Amino acid sequence: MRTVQLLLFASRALGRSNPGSAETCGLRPSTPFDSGPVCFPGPEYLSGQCQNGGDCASPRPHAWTRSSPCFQSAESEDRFCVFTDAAFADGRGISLVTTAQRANHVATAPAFTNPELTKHLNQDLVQTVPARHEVREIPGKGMGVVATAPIPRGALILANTASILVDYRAYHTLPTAHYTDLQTHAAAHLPPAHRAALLNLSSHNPRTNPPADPADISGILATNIFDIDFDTDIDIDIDIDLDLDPEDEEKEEESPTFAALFPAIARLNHACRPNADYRFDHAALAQSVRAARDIVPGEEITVSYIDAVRPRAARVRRLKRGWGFECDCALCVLEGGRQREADERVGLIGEVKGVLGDWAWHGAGGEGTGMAELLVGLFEMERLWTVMHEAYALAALEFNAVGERWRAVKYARLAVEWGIPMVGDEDEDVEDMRELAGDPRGHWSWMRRVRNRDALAK
Ligand SMILES: C[S@@+](CC[C@H](N)C(=O)[O-])C[C@H]1O[C@@H](n2cnc3c(N)ncnc32)[C@H](O)[C@@H]1O
Repeated sequence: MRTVQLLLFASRALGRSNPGSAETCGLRPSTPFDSGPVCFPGPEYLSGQCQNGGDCASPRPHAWTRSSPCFQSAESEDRFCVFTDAAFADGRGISLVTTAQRANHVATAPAFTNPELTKHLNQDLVQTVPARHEVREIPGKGMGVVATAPIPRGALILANTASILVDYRAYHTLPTAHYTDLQTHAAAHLPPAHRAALLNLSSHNPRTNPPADPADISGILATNIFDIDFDTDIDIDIDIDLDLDPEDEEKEEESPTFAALFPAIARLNHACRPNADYRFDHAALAQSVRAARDIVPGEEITVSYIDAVRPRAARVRRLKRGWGFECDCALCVLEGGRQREADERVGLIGEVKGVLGDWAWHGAGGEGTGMAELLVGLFEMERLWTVMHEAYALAALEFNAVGERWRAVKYARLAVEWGIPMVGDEDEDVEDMRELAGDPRGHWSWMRRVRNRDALAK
């Protein structure tokens, strides 16, 4: 269900030897924060001779306001530049590090054509509605976000349009110096207040303020960037090594296309059992954060940086490696027997999900429904509020699969109620649960296990 996840850029493999060739599409700025020439859509683009081997006429070039030096990877035809639209989202601005073709494709998103979509969305720089939270120093964590008023489950807490979008192919195919140069220009081209907010974010690297060293921009991005599985229909053939922890299987499956920075959301600290979750809206190019349960004033608002349904040792290792801190959230500091219990529950969750997800299984003798109720109980015990809808959905399917209609409807309704704030009204699993709740007998899962049993008996 998840489409986005915080991802570590800091794990970038060092010492690669893929020399790139610097190309400028005009005069090169003399300092990192100097203005670059306006060169996109450039003459080659307008004349239809794109460098990317793509179709120059479609999508139509967007009127990007700025550009920068471009770099071509020795490994591919791709030429990466910075594309900035300073007018985006009511003058907040956005910068992309990508190819001309992909930049122009991204610019077909409704966020560029319908200003209503992003109006008042970003409340960090221009505040038009009273906030129910504030950014504060949190002992041992740097800055963080704390509730200043009650926030009910499902309420929108924060939203940001993307400030910087970085193409994974640039990250994986350009030499570090060129990639860093592009990142620096991407930040430098944003309007001043936006740029200042971004440069004020935390970084793994020790830095001066304002940062003068381009490496600091990389540090800021490495610490704060989210991974976006961008919904794009242009052909993306990326064969990348994400340099992952062997336990990060979900990453290998997702092959994200862009990494994105959302400065206000980047202030949220991690907890393994967070009280909020984030999701990306492709139309608005915006990330939003909603309360996963009721939050009381004074409580820190947290999200999980990782898939937290795994044992403590794996979580601790991943957080240390990715974000450089020792996890001391409530779950990570459980003592002795309780820690062991929590790890065992996490193991059991994986096991039960595996069995229930197998639609060839017959689940005779109430075994499937028993496991489904166990799963809901385990999610509650583990306080997995951000993903409760997943447990409810599996339970709904299981009860429907043995013809227990009313219990199926109950869990489907719960899945919809908990799913909407976390994954959105239009999410396909939410939609599936809505269909099940409305017409259990007409749903694909109806009597599915019973049919398996009948088939076995023949
Ligand atoms: C995305 S930033 C979060 C906001 C950051 N604390 C700030 O001051 O802007 C990620 C960084 O915050 C810190 N951090 C986040 N969650 C933490 C936690 N649970 N415990 C300690 N440090 C944490 C780490 O330094 C991490 O690299």
